[in-house]
Amino acid sequence: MQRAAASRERKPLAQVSCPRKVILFIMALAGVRVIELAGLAPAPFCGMILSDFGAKVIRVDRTKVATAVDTQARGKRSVAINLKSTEGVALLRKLCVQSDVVLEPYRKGVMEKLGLGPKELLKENPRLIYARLTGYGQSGSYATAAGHDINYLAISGLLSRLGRRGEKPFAPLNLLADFAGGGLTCSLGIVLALLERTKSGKGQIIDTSMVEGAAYVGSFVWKSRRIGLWDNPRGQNLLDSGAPFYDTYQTSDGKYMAVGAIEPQFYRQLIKGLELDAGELPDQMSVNDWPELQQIFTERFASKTQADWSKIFDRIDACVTPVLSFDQVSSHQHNQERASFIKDSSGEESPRPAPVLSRTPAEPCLASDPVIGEHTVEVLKEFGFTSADIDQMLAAGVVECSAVKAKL
Ligand SMILES: C[C@H](CCC[C@@H](C)[C@H]1CC[C@H]2[C@@H]3[C@H](O)C[C@@H]4C[C@H](O)CC[C@]4(C)[C@H]3C[C@H](O)[C@]12C)C(=O)SCCNC(=O)CCNC(=O)[C@H](O)C(C)(C)COP(=O)(O)OP(=O)(O)OC[C@H]1O[C@@H](n2cnc3c(N)ncnc32)[C@H](O)[C@@H]1OP(=O)(O)O
Repeated sequence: MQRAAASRERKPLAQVSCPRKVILFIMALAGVRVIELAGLAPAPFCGMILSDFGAKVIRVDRTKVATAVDTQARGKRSVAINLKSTEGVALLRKLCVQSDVVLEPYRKGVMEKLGLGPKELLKENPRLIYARLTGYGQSGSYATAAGHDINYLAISGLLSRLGRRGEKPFAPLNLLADFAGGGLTCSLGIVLALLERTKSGKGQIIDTSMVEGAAYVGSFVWKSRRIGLWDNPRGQNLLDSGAPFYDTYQTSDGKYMAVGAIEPQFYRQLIKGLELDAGELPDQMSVNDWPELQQIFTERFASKTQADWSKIFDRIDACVTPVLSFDQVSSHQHNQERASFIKDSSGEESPRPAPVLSRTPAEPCLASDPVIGEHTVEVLKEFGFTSADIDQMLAAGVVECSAVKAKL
């Protein structure tokens, strides 16, 4: 694969002028070296978060693979190592000795089988943070079972609560287990372990289970059962599309508006914006009348376009917003004002890293994603290997390097 080599150099220091001096800010995770073993979706997201906030993330890919499946590769470098060779395993161990974090997304037992388990690696580098990201965690009878987001969400209990009235459970893309409960939760674990290491000087093992991560993200659902928030069947409660004032409505141009007018003061504004007469409507909290109210709102919203409703509700504090498509998002005034979306060098648009840190904000890399093995030589040199060592490993097929042709 040929493409132009783009600089992966980010401005590691953000400069901010103040009246007396120029202050240099270092990104929060600058200086942290991460070895990420290539995975499907959750671990790549975790690696991208660390990279966005300044860590040097090296993705370890397999050899003899043409295309990376990692769509979350922003800012990473790729080294291709054959871990089915003794030399490849020895090489990875050497990389881990000089790193702060290793992130592995394989089925339980895979790393141990390779001789790369936490026992071995922490012995060689006691400061290493060994992050494991799996569906079911490192123990329990499902620990070695294959699975995907929908399975983890199902076992967390959350999936049973997701879906509309009378319909089967519905998984909202693969966001909750893979990304919220998986990649994001694992990145939190890594940052916590890095923070703790500043005091103890010691690394530790992080066991991220996407089932538990998703369940934890769902703590509100669990712990608000005691106030009766989820007493009705799926899709018939306040926040699961049961209530007419917490739902989406189609507009006359086939787009949608999102309504979140829960509190009475916002609900009053919703009724005002819809030009309805509150006196002629059932009470907001009369659950039995919710289907009737939903019908009334449906008819009202269908009478104007999304742009018309947006104009009305942008001026009213009613918690009503347009449901923006990906095409509309970055040109929305609010998102534009905050520069919430970025474009990389190939023109691909994506969300900018969140949250925004006031002194040490993320500086996401805008170069295009690495091809497999693009940085093998560069990284191995950085870790102290000589050109002769590298040539020998290349010749033996222990590592591969894909040269990226510079644009002529
Ligand atoms: C719903 C999501 C998943 C969404 C993913 C999609 C984004 C992608 C899914 C399919 C992709 C498309 C497809 O591949 C076809 C095209 C390919 C093309 O190249 C690109 C375009 C494609 C259209 C492509 C596009 C996209 O990428 C897709 C649409 C999820 O839920 S993700 C969460 C999954 N679960 C976990 O991560 C939990 C923990 N992991 C696991 O449970 C298992 O790893 C898993 C995921 C079940 C896979 O099990 P598997 O048996 O395959 O592997 P493991 O048991 O873990 O063992 C790994 C073996 O690999 C060896 N190994 C590792 N590194 C190396 C190396 N460097 N060298 C040599 N060998 C290596 C390791 O030793 C293991 O070997 P053994 O089996 O012998 O022990």
